[in-house]
Amino acid sequence: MAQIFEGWTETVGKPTLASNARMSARGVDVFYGDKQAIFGVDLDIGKNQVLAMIGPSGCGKSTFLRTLNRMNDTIDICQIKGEIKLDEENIYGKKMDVVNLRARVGMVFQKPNPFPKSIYDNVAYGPRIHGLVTRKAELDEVVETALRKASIWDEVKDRLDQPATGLSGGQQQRLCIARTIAVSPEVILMDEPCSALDPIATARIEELITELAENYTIAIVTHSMQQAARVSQRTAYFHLGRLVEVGDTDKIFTAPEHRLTEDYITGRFG
Ligand SMILES: Nc1ncnc2c1ncn2[C@@H]1O[C@H](COP(=O)(O)OP(=O)(O)OP(=O)(O)O)[C@@H](O)[C@H]1O
Repeated sequence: MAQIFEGWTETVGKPTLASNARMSARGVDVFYGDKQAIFGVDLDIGKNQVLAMIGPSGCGKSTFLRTLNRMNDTIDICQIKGEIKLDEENIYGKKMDVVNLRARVGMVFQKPNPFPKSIYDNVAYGPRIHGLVTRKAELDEVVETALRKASIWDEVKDRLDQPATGLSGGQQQRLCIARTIAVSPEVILMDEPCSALDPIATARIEELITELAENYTIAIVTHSMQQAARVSQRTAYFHLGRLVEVGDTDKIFTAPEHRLTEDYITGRFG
C-alpha cells in the first residue's frame, strides 16, 4: 500500500464511528481550486456529545468544520465531494435551504463578532429573520432564555439596550453563543472559540460548553490539547488533510493507536 506521507498509509484502520450520530460525514474531500485540503474523511458527531478536532496548523480542521454547515459555500474556489448528513438528511442535497441549515447547525467563530447593534438586538436578530416569534413578549422570552443558557444574563440584564461592542471579549463571545442558541440549533460548531480570550474568560466558555452539551451536539476546533481533554468526549486528530484517528478523548490522550497522534500529543510534532 502506498505511503501517503511519512508515518501514514491508507492501510490505517478506518476511524471509529459514533453509534448515536447526529451528523455524519462520509468520503469527504475538500478542494481550494486545484489544491486538495481534505482527503476522504469519514467522521460522526454523536448526539449531545462534544467532539474536539485537533492537529497541527494547516491540517484542515477549520476547513472540515466549515463543511458541516456549508460555510465553505462562501468561498468561491472551494469545492466539496462526498456526503454529509444531518439526521439522515444530505446537507448538500438540492432541497436543502442553506439559511435554515446554518440556523440548525450554528457557528461560533475564533474572534467574537457581535453585530454593531444592542445586546438585545444581537440575540433577537436570528429569531426575527427566521420568523420564529411574532409578539414582542415572546421575543423577550427567547432573548432572555438564550442569554441565560449562555451564562451571561446576570451580567447584561440591566443593559440590554446598550451596544454589544461595549462588552468584554469573553462576554462578547458568550453573547455570540447566545445569538447562536436563540434560533434553537441542533448542532453548534466552534472554531477555536477561546483563542482571543484570557484564561478566566476561557474557563467560563469551557464550563459553558460542558453545560450546553446536555442539550446540543457540539464540534470544536482547538489548538489546546488541555482544552480538548477538558471539554470533549471524543477527539479527532487530523494530519495533512487526513483524519488519522478518532476515539474517546481519554484514550486518544493516553493510548493513541497511531504514531502520528502520539507524536502530536506528546509534543514531538506540530
Ligand atoms: N480560503 C482558502 N483558500 C485557499 N486555501 C485555503 C483557504 N482556507 C484554507 N486553505 C488551505 O487549506 C489547508 C487547511 O487549512 P485550515 O485553515 O482548514 O487548517 P487548520 O487546521 O484549521 O489550520 P489552523 O490550525 O492554522 O487554523 C491549508 O493548506 C490552507 O492554506
